Amino acid sequence: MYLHGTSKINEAGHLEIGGCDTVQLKEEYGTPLYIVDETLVRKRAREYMDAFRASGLKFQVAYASKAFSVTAMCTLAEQEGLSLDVVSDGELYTALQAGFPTERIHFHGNNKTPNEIEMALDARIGCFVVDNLIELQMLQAMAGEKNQEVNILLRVTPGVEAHTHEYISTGQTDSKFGFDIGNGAAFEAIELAVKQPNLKLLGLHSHIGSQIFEVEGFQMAVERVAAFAKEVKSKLNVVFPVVNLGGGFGIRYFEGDTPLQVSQYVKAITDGVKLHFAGIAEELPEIWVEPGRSMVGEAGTTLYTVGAIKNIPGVRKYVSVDGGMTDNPRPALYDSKYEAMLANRANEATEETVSIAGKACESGDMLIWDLDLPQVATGDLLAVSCTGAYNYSMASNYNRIRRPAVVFVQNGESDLVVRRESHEDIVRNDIIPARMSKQTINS
Ligand SMILES: Cc1ncc(COP(=O)(O)O)c(C=O)c1O
Ligand SMILES: N[C@@H](CCCC[NH3+])C(=O)O
Repeated sequence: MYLHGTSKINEAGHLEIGGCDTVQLKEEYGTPLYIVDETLVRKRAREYMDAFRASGLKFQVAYASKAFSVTAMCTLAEQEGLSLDVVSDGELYTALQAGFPTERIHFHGNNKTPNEIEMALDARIGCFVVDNLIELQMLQAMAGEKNQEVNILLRVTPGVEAHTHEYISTGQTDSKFGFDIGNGAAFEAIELAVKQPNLKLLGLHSHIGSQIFEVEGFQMAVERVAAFAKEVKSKLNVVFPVVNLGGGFGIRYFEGDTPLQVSQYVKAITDGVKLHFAGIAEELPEIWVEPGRSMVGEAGTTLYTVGAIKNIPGVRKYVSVDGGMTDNPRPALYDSKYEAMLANRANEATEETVSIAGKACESGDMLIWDLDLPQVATGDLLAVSCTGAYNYSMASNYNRIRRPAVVFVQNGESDLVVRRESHEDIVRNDIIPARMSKQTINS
């Protein structure tokens, strides 16, 4: 398993993260356990901030909290000077609970409900990324009623789509997100948006995909968005002070994944903006980006305890752990590949090939197929790396399995940032209707 950030193997032969021995973390917090290498998250945040500072342009780095939204993470983001991208009332509530500066919150989503818009208006968030005309009208009406002026970006589809390793140019009419530039929808939306008395159109937003390993897609997107901004300037005399290029910067989950340095992605974007936006307005636009996965993904490790082991001679050995698709649905959903090691015997040579199964009642609940490990025994600790993004945030209670705890580790200290769910949590919202308690089988 590749050792990210502060992960290392200590003298006891145990995996250590943030100076904390994972065997001790298990003793203290139990398993499954999400462990977040706080030092690595802060390092990534600083890499983004430093790379943008080096460009000399104005910018905001909005952490896409969908990747991992908990109050401690919002606080960390604030401390590092990041802005925050939220896509639901739940993510917004989390940010508000953390006391995140509301003017640095950007609200996304293709179907914001009236309640969500109300909540965000009342919180005076910094910007709405408007996705469609229904939202535009609703936002104007609600902002008008409250007599507020609201900043908006319009989400456009620039006709560039990243399929992880390659880019395709598409009309992109077939997307649930945003206004298509190619078919004229984006232009019409701008014409309408600039007429809204309570909405202030700051600019355009584009997001081309996720887990991207090259700069070409971002360069193409900047070029197309700039060409469109130029058209808007010449036809409507509207200029945009902001351009948002979304997230999607890749990370290393598995050997063969070849992400670039944060600074390389940022340089491609800032250079692209300098090149293509030059002369459209007096000043170059402020650049916003929305990294999620790359901020937290590599910093996360999930610790499991090995339970049942089933060997099918000549077929395979299933090693079951005390979590699975409920804490990491990505292998089941996307066929995602992960690396893992025995955290309590991290120095030992590999001896067998096993497949790691989760505990949910679902044949598809497999975390890793064909993993080389030392001879595994019940009670061993399995660490799966790179689980910081879209794991906790996509976890479920399927089979009424309780969601794990999350700890932040750094400099030999561990802090619980999310408690393990309790049995009470599992039934907290359940209600037995009063009429049922009166009924007997015979009545
Ligand atoms: C609009 C938008 N911004 C940002 C992100 C974050 O993407 P990533 O986690 O790949 O950086 C996403 C998710 O793909 C997104 O849809
Ligand atoms: N949830 C996805 C990424 C979705 C990105 C959000 N637009 C993943 O785990 O990779």
